[in-house]
Amino acid sequence: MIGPGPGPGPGQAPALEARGVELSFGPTPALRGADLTVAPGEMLAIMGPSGSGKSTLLHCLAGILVPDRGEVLVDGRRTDLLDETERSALRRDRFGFVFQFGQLVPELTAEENVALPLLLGGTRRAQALETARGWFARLELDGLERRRSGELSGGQAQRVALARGMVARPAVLFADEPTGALDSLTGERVMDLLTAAAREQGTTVVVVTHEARVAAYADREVIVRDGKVTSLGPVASTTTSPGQVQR
Ligand SMILES: Nc1ncnc2c1ncn2[C@@H]1O[C@H](COP(=O)(O)OP(=O)(O)OP(=O)(O)O)[C@@H](O)[C@H]1O
Repeated sequence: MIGPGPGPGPGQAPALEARGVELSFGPTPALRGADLTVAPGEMLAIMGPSGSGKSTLLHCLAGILVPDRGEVLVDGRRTDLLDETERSALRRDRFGFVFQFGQLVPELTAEENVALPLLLGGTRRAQALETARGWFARLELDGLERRRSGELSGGQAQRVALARGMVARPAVLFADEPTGALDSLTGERVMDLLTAAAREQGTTVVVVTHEARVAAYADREVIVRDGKVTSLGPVASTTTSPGQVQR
């Protein structure tokens, strides 16, 4: 039996925890007793075969789905017991998200897309846009502030999505196949920037990926198989920083 994770430091609750999480979609079991612990500030990669339950596990950890059985804890507090309004507030106030296809709002400009989480959190528009603009230079998006998503390349759109995921300084960033729609070089650049932003802000990161080169950025990887966290992969690299990993 392999332990669920590195465990938190003394007196510190894990950032995220799943305990015996089970969830079925109708007759299809997606999670069959998943256990996982993510330490504060850790970057964890979730890998595993297609259909094994990776996205479902991420959605349970993020309070998007509620397990049929088992517990989900954020900072040591049960979130599976919250009602939808409370879970929605938790997602808005504590979490950021990046998905495979960016999912920018096409009617909004890039800067408005980035500002969205701040506006939803009650920040005034002028302030939200100013903070959003601050992300453009650091994600190599200078000059693209007023573009709409249809006028951005895939890599640019994904960096805008990353800025949107990080702009409200979330405690946890959830990324589901964040580079899945990108060519490998563009994907690596997105991962370089994601990793740098998360480390700088002390953000815990959970990234679902089927790409070893993406998992190599993580501090630790776990494998989901048949709805369980069945094994812990080796730490991607113990001697090199993510930017130095040979790929
Ligand atoms: N909304 C849904 N309705 C019905 N079945 C679903 C739904 N979402 C997931 N499933 C099923 O649950 C199981 C786990 O799906 P999940 O998306 O979590 O896997 P995954 O490991 O993320 O797969 P992939 O790598 O292909 O994205 C699969 O059998 C899938 O078909």
